[in-house]
Amino acid sequence: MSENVSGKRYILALDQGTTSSRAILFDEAAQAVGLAQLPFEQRYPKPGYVEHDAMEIWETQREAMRQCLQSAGVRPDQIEAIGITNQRETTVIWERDTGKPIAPAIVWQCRRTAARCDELVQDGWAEKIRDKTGLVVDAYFSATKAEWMLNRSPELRERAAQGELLFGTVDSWLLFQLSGKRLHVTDVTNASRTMLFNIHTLDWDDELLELFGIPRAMLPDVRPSSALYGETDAAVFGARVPLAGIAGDQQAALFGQGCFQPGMAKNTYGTGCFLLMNTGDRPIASTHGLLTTVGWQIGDEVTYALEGSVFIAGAGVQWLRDELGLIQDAAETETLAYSVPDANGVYLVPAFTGLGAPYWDPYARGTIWGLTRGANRAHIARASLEAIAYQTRDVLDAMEIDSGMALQRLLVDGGAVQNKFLLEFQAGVLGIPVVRPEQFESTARGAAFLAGLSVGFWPNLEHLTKLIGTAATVFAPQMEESQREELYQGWKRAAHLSRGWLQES
Ligand SMILES: Nc1ncnc2c1ncn2[C@@H]1O[C@H](COP(=O)(O)OP(=O)(O)O)[C@@H](O)[C@H]1O
Ligand SMILES: O=P(O)(O)OC[C@H](O)CO
Repeated sequence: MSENVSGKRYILALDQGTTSSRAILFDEAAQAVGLAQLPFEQRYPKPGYVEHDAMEIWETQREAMRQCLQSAGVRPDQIEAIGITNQRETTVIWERDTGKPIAPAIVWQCRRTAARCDELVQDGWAEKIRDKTGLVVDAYFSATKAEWMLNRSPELRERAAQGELLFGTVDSWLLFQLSGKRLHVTDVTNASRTMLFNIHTLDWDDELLELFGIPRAMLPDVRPSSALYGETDAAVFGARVPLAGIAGDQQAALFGQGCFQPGMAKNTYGTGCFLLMNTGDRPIASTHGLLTTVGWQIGDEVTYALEGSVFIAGAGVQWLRDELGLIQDAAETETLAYSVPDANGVYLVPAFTGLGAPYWDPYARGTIWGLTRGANRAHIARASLEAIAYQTRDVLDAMEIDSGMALQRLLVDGGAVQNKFLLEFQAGVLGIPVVRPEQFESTARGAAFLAGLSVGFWPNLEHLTKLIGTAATVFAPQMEESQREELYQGWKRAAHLSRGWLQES
């Protein structure tokens, strides 16, 4: 460890993702100068269920902060502010007094409330929910997850009404712990993923709270994404440091990529894949299966976004590694994909937790189509990467129609963009260049920017744009139009055939 005695100042970003908790330290030039990452357990107690231990989320996040500072030789009191960004929708309910979760966190991918969502649609709620929240009725969002947790006993609902139990997405959960159990706050971007929040009035929606039986007393205060929420508890962090930025990870990536102008978009390839376009101060309602969501709020200014959410992207690669044992590590998919000229007619539809945008089918399940005697593991590995690119094409097509804007290039980031094959194939399937900035820690950088703006560490968006710079690798499309369409039509057929699997008798 090198002892940093210079007194230099930094912003610390906490990036609490679906599969790991990360802490990244940024200097004034917005360079990442320290990083620590700890994975944590994914639990699948039943088919379609996905859970995390909220305590493990907090402990890994705390340890990641400690390791990050230690390896960079930076003291807690050198941190100017902390920004939090997080896996969204994942729902935690905990006791105010003890800070202990009452149950495992229900993860955004979990399908346990799919039947409840069907009921809501049958009861005619879909349009009203879309108008108020910008969301499609789906088990993805927090509302039915929190309802499910409270439904376990009437006593829980009573305690929630008394304010003894608190609801939060992962940002709130971390903020509560970091502040020594003092702050119960979220930001507009995370609130906009709950299906309880009105994205026009920017407040919890009483009609929806009643529908889901969620007492207002258990909900966090909703604040802008860049604001002084409070301070860390010195006993927890080692110093009292301003907690000054919060955004859901996909919105943070949009901000961290510098997509400050309407029409700018990015796609993040992590566990899932999330394409977001800045639509300015106007929420645009989708007619093609996209979501309308809050991009960020700074002061009184709200920026909205259109979003295409794909549930399984890099997680498909993890599945090849962890469940099938087909590869040793994620990077091997690149070598395997290049080792064959094409996927040999194989399509892998990774609908492990149903299909998100633009299909919204909780009953679809994973399938592999087109297997022949000649199909080998390289074809399957390649098909799993190609599926990521096809799903992105699905949402990009929808976005161009909904927004009326044609993308000239796609900015990308996230763990899986290390895969060169994926990005080359992506450019081919979209027919536009794919641009990977030199620093693709956009999610953490977005959270750092929001925190840094709030405490004056960085002055304004123009300054941030300069810090982001233009250094990038550009992947130009190198596929004939006819091949692109032929391959994509095959994907459409495969995705279609995977739908409704659980509903067929
Ligand atoms: N070289 C690679 N090729 C393909 N996928 C990769 C590669 N490296 C990492 N991934 C995938 O990226 C994901 C991790 O990215 P990350 O952005 O950290 O995810 P999250 O924030 O969802 O936890 C994993 O699902 C992993 O399988
Ligand atoms: O943790 P990630 O990067 O997989 O992102 C998850 C999303 O926020 C879910 O909506």
